Amino acid sequence: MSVITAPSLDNHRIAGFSPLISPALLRYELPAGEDVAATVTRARTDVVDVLDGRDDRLLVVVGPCSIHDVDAGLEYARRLAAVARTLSDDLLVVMRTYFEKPRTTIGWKGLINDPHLDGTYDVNTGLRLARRLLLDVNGMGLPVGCEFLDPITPQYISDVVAWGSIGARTAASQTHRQLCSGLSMPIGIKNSTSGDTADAVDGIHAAAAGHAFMGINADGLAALVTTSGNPDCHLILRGGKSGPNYSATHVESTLDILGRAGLARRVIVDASHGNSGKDHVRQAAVVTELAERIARGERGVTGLMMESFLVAGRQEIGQDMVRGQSVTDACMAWDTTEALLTDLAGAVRARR
Ligand SMILES: O=C[C@H](O)[C@H](O)COP(=O)(O)O
Ligand SMILES: C=C(OP(=O)(O)O)C(=O)O
Repeated sequence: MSVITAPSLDNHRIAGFSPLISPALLRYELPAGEDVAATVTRARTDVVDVLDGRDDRLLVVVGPCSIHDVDAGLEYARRLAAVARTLSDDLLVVMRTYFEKPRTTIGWKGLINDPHLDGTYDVNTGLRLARRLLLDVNGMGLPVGCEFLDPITPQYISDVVAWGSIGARTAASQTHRQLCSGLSMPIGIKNSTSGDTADAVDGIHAAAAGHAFMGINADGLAALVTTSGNPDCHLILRGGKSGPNYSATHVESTLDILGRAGLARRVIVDASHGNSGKDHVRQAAVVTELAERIARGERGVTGLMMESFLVAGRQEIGQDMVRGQSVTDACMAWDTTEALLTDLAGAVRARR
């Protein structure tokens, strides 16, 4: 007599499950010391003070489009930390330290997902490299900013992140808005890739409320997460398919939209992406234009984002890669960045 067994109904398209280190274990291996905690705590407060105008400096989130080489990232951080210290009376500098890349279709998804850049997806190594780098950069007294993409990632690194972002491709996502509502730092939400700001405005609204959703706890176990809401979200104008949106008119109308929605009038401008057509040379021109406006008294823009690495441009992942050049969007070179930071600091002084 043959035994009839029920056919397997799930996992038909799953190629494998592999163990992941727990957030608690990673934090135990790589704890945040007192110096790191002081940098993070201070920067989170300072960012909100700048956004709300209690601090008249300019927030500048600057760094590589993505980190793919820890050593080059650290060299960049050392250079930036020195300039950030020198200009700290005028600029609040946060290093863009992005480990998760949202792709339009497919492509390398960042250091956490694929740290060896070869499709081996050694996520445990990616998590360790990312957290180690965040500790090292904070240890230089330089706070860091990350985009949060995978809803599990924050448990591993968010304690050492001073500023966060939700990207243009996820601004409308309920999962990401819920995530924001529980994050401990101010979060910039980008306008959609179309250029429309409505999803970001709704996102800021949704993230300010408390939510209950499924997630993981520090031990990596499934948990019902209940949050109290994040009042420190703000809008990032990044341009889009409809063109750039960093003009004084765009900024003013966005502030009005936020005000009419009963939300804080806080806007920062991303000089890259849709505002530069992903052209790093154009990006420098956008920053220069914004610096001129700030020097003439523009107060609507409280912060700027810039994509910059050691070497200008971008390259494909492969053999003989150029050290310190982006493998995602084109970045401005270090020298250009340093000169622009100096100009922005001068603009802030002129505005005073
Ligand atoms: O900032 C990075 C990119 O603009 C974003 O990840 C989308 O990149 P892609 O269009 O090359 O996939
Ligand atoms: C992916 C990014 O930007 P956006 O979401 O604006 O495309 C980014 O800042 O790295």
